[in-house]
Amino acid sequence: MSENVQVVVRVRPTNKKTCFQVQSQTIKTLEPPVKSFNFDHIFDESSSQTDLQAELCSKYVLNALEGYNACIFAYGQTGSGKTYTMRGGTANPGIIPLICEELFEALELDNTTVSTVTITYFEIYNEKLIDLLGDTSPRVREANDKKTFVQDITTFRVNRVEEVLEYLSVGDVKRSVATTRMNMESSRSHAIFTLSIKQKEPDGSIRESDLKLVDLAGSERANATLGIDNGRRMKEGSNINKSLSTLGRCISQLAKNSKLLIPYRDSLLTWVLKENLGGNSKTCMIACISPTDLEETLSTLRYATTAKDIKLSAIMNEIVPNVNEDMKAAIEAAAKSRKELELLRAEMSLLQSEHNTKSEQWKTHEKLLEGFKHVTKLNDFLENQLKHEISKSRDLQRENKISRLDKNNTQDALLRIVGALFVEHTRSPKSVTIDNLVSDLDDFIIQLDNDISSIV
Ligand SMILES: Nc1ncnc2c1ncn2[C@@H]1O[C@H](COP(=O)(O)OP(=O)(O)OP(=O)(O)O)[C@@H](O)[C@H]1O
Repeated sequence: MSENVQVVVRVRPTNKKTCFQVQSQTIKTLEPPVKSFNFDHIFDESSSQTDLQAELCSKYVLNALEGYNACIFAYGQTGSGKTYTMRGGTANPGIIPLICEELFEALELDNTTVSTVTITYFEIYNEKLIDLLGDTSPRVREANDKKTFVQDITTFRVNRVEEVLEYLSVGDVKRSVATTRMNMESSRSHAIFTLSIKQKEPDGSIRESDLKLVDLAGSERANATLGIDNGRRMKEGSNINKSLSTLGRCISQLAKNSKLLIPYRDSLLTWVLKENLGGNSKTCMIACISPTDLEETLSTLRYATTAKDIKLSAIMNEIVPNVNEDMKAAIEAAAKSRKELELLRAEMSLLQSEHNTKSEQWKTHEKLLEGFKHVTKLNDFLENQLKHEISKSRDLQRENKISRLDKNNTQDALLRIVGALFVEHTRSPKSVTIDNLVSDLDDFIIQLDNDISSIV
């Protein structure tokens, strides 16, 4: 089912004059001409990291645990609070550490699933991919199914939140930051932290998901970023702006559901985030704003408004081994059982007219016994197939349907039929109620037909 990108706004606190006013899910300019924007959620100036945790972290952890790829990215002008929102500090951790904390808490509570969590952390700096946790030279590749992935990147398996925090600190030290006019510690790169979660259920099914947490470099006017080493800042700024404008073009074409080729390849950032922007992912954009700057903020709010129209089609990445094959075998076996019963019924009808002599009565017994053994064997096979299927099926509804087609159903009915025949014969050989038996078998065949059609 398709679902739109979730777009939320976070307002950075300020002690300067603000140009915007927040009312519930609406933010508008204070001065005329009044411009107003609506979003899924607005975290106003007084919002804490815990507010973001409550609204976003649990939801995206749950998505990932259910097997959906997910992505949260922070967008906004330089100094608007993206790094604060995504990373935070030791005393006020942001979305990345809070999500890791929630993820490991959830995994610890689940003692039936075997889970593996791995992480990667890289940055895109001047259109180059840099491994923040190692010295590899990662590259973005396109798989046969057209999805992109990062190859040759250092990956660590993690078991506890503390381990993740250590790796994050190592990566943060390596990340490209600089002092600009707008921000003492301005991120000069897009940083992408990925949690890959693999969960194996006792029934053999496997769920896999990637949760990407992205702190984008700031959108900015060239002169806003100047400070020390202006030549270098200009080059960084132009690369940042190039990738953010490509992101903008992708967002606007995706939002229009354009039939044109989406220009993912025009920047490394959009190429890496291809699936999260327009494919198999549940994605959230956090538009960070510094409400003192009217024009920059309006530009961010317009950008974010466009993103609201993007439709994504996340699918649960789950592999349930061979269920269909086993199901097919079980249904085939049930159909075979049914055929045998029909033959048996036909033979009984034939004998019905000849049951006067003693030897023919015994022939009836023998035929029935032979048929019973045969059908029992088939039903044993059927039962095994179904048990196998049930043990692998996590779908209770289907389990209920299958359980109706079990051995008791078939064997008990047959035992009843054959037992009744013996009793009748022993008591009075002449009063064999073959008519009743044939009608019992008819009912039984109808029951089997219904059972088969209920699970197909
Ligand atoms: N919600 C907030 N509460 C308190 N302080 C904040 C908040 N948001 C941002 N800050 C502070 O504002 C400053 C700039 O924030 P931050 O570095 O997160 O901006 P940024 O958008 O990542 O900038 P850049 O794009 O230049 O990297 C930092 O000192 C940060 O601690």
